[in-house]
Amino acid sequence: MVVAAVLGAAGGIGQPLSLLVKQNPAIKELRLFDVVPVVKGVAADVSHVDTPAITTGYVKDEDGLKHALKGADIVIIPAGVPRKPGMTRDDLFNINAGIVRDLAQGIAENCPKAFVLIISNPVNSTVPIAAEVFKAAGTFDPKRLFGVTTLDVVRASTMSAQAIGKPNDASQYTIPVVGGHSGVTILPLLSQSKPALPESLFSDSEKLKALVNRIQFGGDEVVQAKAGGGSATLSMAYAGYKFAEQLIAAAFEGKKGVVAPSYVYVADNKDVQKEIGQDLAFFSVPVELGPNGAEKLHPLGQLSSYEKELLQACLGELPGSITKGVNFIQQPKL
Ligand SMILES: NC(=O)C1=CN([C@@H]2O[C@H](COP(=O)(O)OP(=O)(O)OC[C@H]3O[C@@H](n4cnc5c(N)ncnc54)[C@H](O)[C@@H]3O)[C@@H](O)[C@H]2O)C=CC1
Ligand SMILES: O=C([O-])CC(=O)C(=O)O
Repeated sequence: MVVAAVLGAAGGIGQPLSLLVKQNPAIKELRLFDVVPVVKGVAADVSHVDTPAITTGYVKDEDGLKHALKGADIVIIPAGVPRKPGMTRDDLFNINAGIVRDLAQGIAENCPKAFVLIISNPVNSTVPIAAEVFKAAGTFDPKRLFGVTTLDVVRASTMSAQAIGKPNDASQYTIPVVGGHSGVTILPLLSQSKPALPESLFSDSEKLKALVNRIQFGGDEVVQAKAGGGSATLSMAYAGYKFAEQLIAAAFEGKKGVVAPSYVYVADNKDVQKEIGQDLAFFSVPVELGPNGAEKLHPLGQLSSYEKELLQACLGELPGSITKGVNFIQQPKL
């Protein structure tokens, strides 16, 4: 039986995500935290769902973060501001970096062994921020910290199925997406789709490029359609829960062979460094999940020549985003 906490639970992602987590029968307690008082109402609402998890809400004052986190096994973080049209994810850094730092501090103090799933953008920087907070507190366990990139994986399946004229078959295509979670750092490995995507897609370079671009900038599609009303929330709740469910099954229910891409600490993994050709601290790779979290990082495998080009573009941006996050903790501006 598992204790789960959602931080930012009153938000566009937080509410549907909390509902989905409540449906998981392995969860014994579900604690919802936010800075806005309506989170208590969200918790009261979700608590009526007839599943085992006892659901409670906490606000920032009243020591809410401490009570929400004490002894939690899994903490999911969709706290922070979303984009508006014209913004990049990095434009959210100034606000969200401090939010993630403070929540990570709370985790270090109250549930240092929890699995931590970070959704707050820019993921490429917020995950390094959390890692630095945990390092400073002496609680960092690289196997337990995950940047949630599952929405990219979900989009890769949906958009590829549409591109090949089989829109109803999205869930049948499993496509690894590696790298980071922003624009060109998102690297969908379409050549590794299972089952394979048709050869006609790969021989039509314009169509292939358009599909990759759509997956990389899928977030913008939603930001533009919501026209100032935020970014992806419902598909993100679906994706965030999909990853959490996989982790819960592998970590707490003994399920074997669960592999899912996630943005994780790769600094001490020579195989990954060799494959990407750089000493990067974080990269999304297919991760084998188990009782300790990220038990094993799987190789990227064979990339097509086009995917190798995409990898270089990813590497042009990702290291700077990682350094920006690390510096935010190590060299804070006065
Ligand atoms: N990783 C991914 O694939 C995706 C990430 N996101 C990111 O998720 C984040 C949340 O997005 P939305 O739910 O749409 O935003 P939202 O504004 O609807 O909700 C955010 C919630 O966080 C709360 N919050 C703010 N500061 C907090 C703090 N210090 N502690 C706890 N809660 C706090 C707010 O009160 C609000 O309820 C954004 O940064 C967005 O960019 C969004 C979609 C996909
Ligand atoms: O685009 C955004 O800002 C939200 C996000 O990360 C996504 O939808 O992938």
